Amino acid sequence: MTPSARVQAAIELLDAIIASARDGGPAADTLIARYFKERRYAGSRDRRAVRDHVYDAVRRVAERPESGRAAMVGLARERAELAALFDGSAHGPAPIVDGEAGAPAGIVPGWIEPLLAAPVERDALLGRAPVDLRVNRLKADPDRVAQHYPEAARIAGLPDALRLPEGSPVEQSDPWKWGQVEVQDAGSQLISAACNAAPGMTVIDLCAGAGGKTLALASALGGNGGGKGVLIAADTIRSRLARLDPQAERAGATFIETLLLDQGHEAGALESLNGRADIVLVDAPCSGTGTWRRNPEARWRLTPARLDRLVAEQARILDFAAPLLAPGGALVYAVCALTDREGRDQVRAFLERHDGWAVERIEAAMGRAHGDGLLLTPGHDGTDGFYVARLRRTV
Ligand SMILES: C[S@@+](CC[C@H](N)C(=O)[O-])C[C@H]1O[C@@H](n2cnc3c(N)ncnc32)[C@H](O)[C@@H]1O
Repeated sequence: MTPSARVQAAIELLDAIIASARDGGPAADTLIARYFKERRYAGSRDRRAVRDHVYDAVRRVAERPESGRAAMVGLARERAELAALFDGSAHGPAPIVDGEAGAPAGIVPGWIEPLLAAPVERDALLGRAPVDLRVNRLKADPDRVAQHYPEAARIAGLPDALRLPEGSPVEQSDPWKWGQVEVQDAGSQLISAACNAAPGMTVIDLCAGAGGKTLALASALGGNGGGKGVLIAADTIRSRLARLDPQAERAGATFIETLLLDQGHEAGALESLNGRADIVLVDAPCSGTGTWRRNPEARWRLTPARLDRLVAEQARILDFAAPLLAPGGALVYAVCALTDREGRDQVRAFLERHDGWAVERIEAAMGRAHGDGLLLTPGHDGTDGFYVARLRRTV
């Protein structure tokens, strides 16, 4: 492909990404993979160049742009070498005309800006993410594993975490192949650690997804030859839970039980567990505003109506989670979101709806106290953004 044809390909892909964001369709990565599957003539350098154009354009624009061309023209207005490729050549984009509007640059969509928690450093929301690893204590010891990654840094307060530079090819390393490490953002690791799971406990990961945090909980229950316990991973999406099985196998965490819930009928399916859990983790569905550095296109998907639906669903999940706890048990609520409605205010509203709960401070070397919980941000902590709170059932 010529350099101009790569720009045109990026424009076409951006059109597809914009439509998909508007209609709730597949993610940008999926669309890019499909695009190249149908265009075998594109070599690996073409694919890399097109992908870079696409993500540079996506990262640059906060609000969903009108068109792929507007997104690329906006980028070209800041890069003369890119503008020169709008040359009207056979497979390239038409020349930029005088006065042609490019999409404006921005980080946070205007409507979300006032909803973000005040301490959040807006400028850092799209920074580059390092590669964080979590050592799986079911199979390995962190000090030993660290020897395989001489470039790794330890992370204060997270003894199982190793931090590698952005783009490190972890999946080619032996510890990864042997199931001794998982790739997991340090913020996610902190949330599992905040559960304080210990051998012998009954733990329910109520919004387990593909089990990123379930595996960390398994490591805490069964690591160091521990006595394990009961660990239930529940979710409403079958395909996500199905992805957990092979990962659990690889990690040696075969004692995890999975439970598929029917949306709207969760309480019935969970009834036999009422009053039995030492820990329930609610890693709730959320706006993902804390993960924009990995999913910059998520900014184009969120709408006020979708945020309202998420906030209502989070409250509903908390309400059917609460009866699962044994007296003295802990409900850990987390979102990878930085809006107060999903974090601080959601927890406060739960405490106002339910008697018999006490807030427990989360002892952590990162994050900042915010309301009844802890706020983690890319700017302050170098992690994805999270809000997490720990509530103890007192009666
Ligand atoms: C933030 S994701 C979980 C990520 C996962 N815990 C991890 O660490 O990889 C939220 C999950 O909640 C699930 N979910 C949504 N509504 C739910 C409900 N009513 N009950 C249980 N899970 C639900 C979604 O399917 C999604 O997998």
